[in-house]
Amino acid sequence: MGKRYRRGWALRDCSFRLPAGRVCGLIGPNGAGKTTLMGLAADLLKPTTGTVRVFGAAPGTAEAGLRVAFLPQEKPLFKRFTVAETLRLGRELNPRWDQRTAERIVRSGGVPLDARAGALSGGQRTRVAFALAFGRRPDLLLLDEPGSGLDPLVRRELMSVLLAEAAEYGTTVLLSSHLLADLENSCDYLLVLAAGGIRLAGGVDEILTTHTLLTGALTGALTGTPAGRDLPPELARHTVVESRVSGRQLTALVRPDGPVAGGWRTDDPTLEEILLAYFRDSGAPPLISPGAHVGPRTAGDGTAPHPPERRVRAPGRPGRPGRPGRAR
Ligand SMILES: Nc1ncnc2c1ncn2[C@@H]1O[C@H](COP(=O)(O)OP(=O)(O)OP(=O)(O)O)[C@@H](O)[C@H]1O
Repeated sequence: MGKRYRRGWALRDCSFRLPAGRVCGLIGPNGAGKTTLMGLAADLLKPTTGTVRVFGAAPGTAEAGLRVAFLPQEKPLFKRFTVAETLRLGRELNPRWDQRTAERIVRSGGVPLDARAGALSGGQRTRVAFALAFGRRPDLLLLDEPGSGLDPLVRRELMSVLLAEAAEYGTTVLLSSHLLADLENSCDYLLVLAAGGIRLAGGVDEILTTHTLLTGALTGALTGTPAGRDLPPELARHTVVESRVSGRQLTALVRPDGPVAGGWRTDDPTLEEILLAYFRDSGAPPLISPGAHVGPRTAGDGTAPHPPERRVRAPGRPGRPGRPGRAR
């Protein structure tokens, strides 16, 4: 799928699948195409090439319209409406409306129901916009930088609301943010967009276990790689995502293809180290995990509408099952 604006391509050859039931973080540099991607899924934009499907339906169809809610960056609300009137409008426009959930989200932040939307603070407006989005009881919730402009406490609280609601209803969430810590604490799936293409797509645990950080002294001759970097020959069989030489010391983030020969020290990279490496678009081949590949669905690939095993992580408790702690 691709999207071209007048000045050029925003997304190109962008093929991936987001498995249902995941809370997915969408990251990428400014202008990478994150908002465009969400606009396509929300039917605000049409792809220039290829197709977009939401639970198998085209975004413009009535079915997809009922199942998708989009919370844009600017959190548009009618300024003259009170909070109660805003929720009433939500109820009248949406057959799946859940008044209890919407009111719970508003009340938990102490937002007065009789206050006009135009008189709310940025955080309160975001909370009402969250309530409107969740009140629709969507199966897919698209959130474009939901935490921007919020203080850390409100941001954390709203992320907890988001995770609790998503876990309770099995909502699939696609959430863009520039705050890697927020994503690390709340998402169990990640998409990295850079230069209009997918660089990384997969489950957080899978992404962590696929990468290793190597450090060591350079002793022998170096070999040129297709990406133009000079590396020790024993690393040639592995996928080197990014490497840095400082004096005679090499540090490389790799996707090892089997055991790494030589006296390299191996450490577990942090999620942030991995994401930033893909973010910088180092020229390494993208990593699209099998569950994110576009193709026919297969039993057990995690793409069923409500997978039996929910993997939403509790806020503030990132885990790394199956791997020992970092060595340094
Ligand atoms: N309405 C538009 N008309 C023309 N070009 C656009 C339009 N919207 C976005 N673009 C261009 O498409 C590219 C992707 O923009 P997009 O807003 O999707 O990126 P983003 O990843 O959301 O960026 P940011 O992190 O800054 O919000 C950019 O080069 C941008 O200039």
